[in-house]
Amino acid sequence: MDPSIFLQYSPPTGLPQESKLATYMNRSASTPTRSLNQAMGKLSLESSPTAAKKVLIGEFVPINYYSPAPILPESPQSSPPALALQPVNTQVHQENVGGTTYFYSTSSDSLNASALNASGLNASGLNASGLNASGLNASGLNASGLNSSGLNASTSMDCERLVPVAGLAATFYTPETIRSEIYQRNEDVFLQPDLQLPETVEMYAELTPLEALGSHALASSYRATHRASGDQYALRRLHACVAPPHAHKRLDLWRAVDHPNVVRLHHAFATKDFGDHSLVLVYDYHPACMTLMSKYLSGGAPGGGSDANGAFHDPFSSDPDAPRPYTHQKNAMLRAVACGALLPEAVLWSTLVQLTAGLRAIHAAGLACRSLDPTKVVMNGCRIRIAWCGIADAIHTNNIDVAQAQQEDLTALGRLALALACRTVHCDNLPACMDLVSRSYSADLKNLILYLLSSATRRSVTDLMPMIGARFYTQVEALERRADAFEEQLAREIDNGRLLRILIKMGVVNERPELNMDASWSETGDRYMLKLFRDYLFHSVTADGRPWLDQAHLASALNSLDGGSLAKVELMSRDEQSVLVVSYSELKHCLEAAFEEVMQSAAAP
Ligand SMILES: Nc1ncnc2c1ncn2[C@@H]1O[C@H](COP(=O)(O)OP(=O)(O)OP(=O)(O)O)[C@@H](O)[C@H]1O
Repeated sequence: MDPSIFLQYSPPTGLPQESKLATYMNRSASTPTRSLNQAMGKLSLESSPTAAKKVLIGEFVPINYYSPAPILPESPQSSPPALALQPVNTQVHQENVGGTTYFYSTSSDSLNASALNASGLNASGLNASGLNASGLNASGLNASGLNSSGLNASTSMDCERLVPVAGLAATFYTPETIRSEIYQRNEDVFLQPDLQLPETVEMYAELTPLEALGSHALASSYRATHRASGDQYALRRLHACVAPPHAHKRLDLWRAVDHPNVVRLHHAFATKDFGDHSLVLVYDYHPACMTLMSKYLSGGAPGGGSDANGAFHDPFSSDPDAPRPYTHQKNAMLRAVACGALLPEAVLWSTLVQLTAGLRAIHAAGLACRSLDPTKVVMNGCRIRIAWCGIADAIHTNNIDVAQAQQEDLTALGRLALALACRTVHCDNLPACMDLVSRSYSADLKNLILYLLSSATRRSVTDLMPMIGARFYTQVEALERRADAFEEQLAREIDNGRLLRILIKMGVVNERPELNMDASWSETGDRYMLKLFRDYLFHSVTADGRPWLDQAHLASALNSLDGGSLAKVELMSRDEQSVLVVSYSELKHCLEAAFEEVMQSAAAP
């Protein structure tokens, strides 16, 4: 909007004193008009209901990762009749309709804006480049007029096109499933360093034990913070351990293994900081990890009740407090089938695909895992990783036969698969376990486990690929869906910081009790427009006086303000005696100028 229209405009006669419009009309600052493209480029909005399609991702198999809020029909309250477009004048003028005074400001910019509207950019100033038009419409900001009842003014002006749509507010927020997954990881922040531990160990501080049950004599695990970078790492301390002379060569090989299904080793060092000769291996830290043991097998056998993690109590557990077996292992497994305790086959395949991928990388590097068991495989979210790799190479002096160790890895993988399939670590009764597998799962899974457990033939991890077959694609598809859902959320959230900044500016300026000893500062001049805009945003009411709330409307208006859109908005004074029609571009200028004033005042000595 051309600012000159306000400069040439003299305060109208008959302007209600209490409206304080005069102070705004008298302001001397000019309103810089940003190029539309520049403004549009900065805009964004939550995705549309059409974009809020069903996203199918999940922990292992495609599931409904989140359900978008149902799109409800527009409520009569939030669906105003479309307002007719008015011909655009090139002069400011004042009009009194039914006791309400309207102030029109029109200019060539207005014409441009109308032209843009006509060419597909809607009047909210949010176009496909930043927010996409469908997003706006979807968010309830479509081509209808401003809700006159919502603003308690009967008007037929072409202001902005905001139609709140009930039920869409939920699409503005991160789905609960994603939120809780992220929160769960962030909860690790609350782990407290153990004050009994050394304050620093080499370059690491804030040592926090990772084991729930406390460490034992042989090894301990900690989360630690690197003192220089602030990054977190998982430390595995091997008590009273001195690395053999050539261990570092094999550890260097381990350091080179960089795979999404293997927890990466960074380096190892010897230290006396714990009061003994300890060897510490430093790994990537992955928040909110659980071992496969604690997730699926803790307590071990199926047939018992599930704990909070979904694990089942083992009636054969050596723990004297564990529920006792009612008959024998086979019956326990059969009962597990009956009560639905077995894991879905898709979960087993997902785990196997990830573990074979990690194992393949390890074997390809000329290494062997040598510790593949449920307590050394960790998972967070849908990701499975082989943890604490290289420890066997760090402590064993003897030259190991890598090929033989790799064969043992495959056998260990077979045992792990069998344990997960039967939901017990006690799989000594192989015929009974395989019987359960063949009756509960596909022949492919049974054959894979048999292949892994058959030590008669020389096996290779690469031979597993044909056995996994098309299930590999299922895993890839699930991961891609998950990635899509996260990307979609990221796109939605990426501009939240921008909206927060503009809200902060409004909060600093609106209702400020005084500035530089001026008690009326926030009520006069440019600030008065901002006050009316704040009312328009947050305090609009319906015709019968109820609050009119529409978050799509709020987001759109804030985006328009931030982008300095040329679209217009009508602001009504609190006494309802006057209405001012003003562009977001002008409001933005008001906000910037007022905030700058506060900043300068704050910086003054
Ligand atoms: N890289 C990692 N990042 C984050 N947490 C991890 C990592 N590796 C393991 N953990 C977690 O640390 C905890 C302790 O692991 P650890 O292997 O010490 O368990 P444990 O059952 O006590 O085994 P052990 O008896 O061999 O010490 C587990 O909950 C595991 O999920």
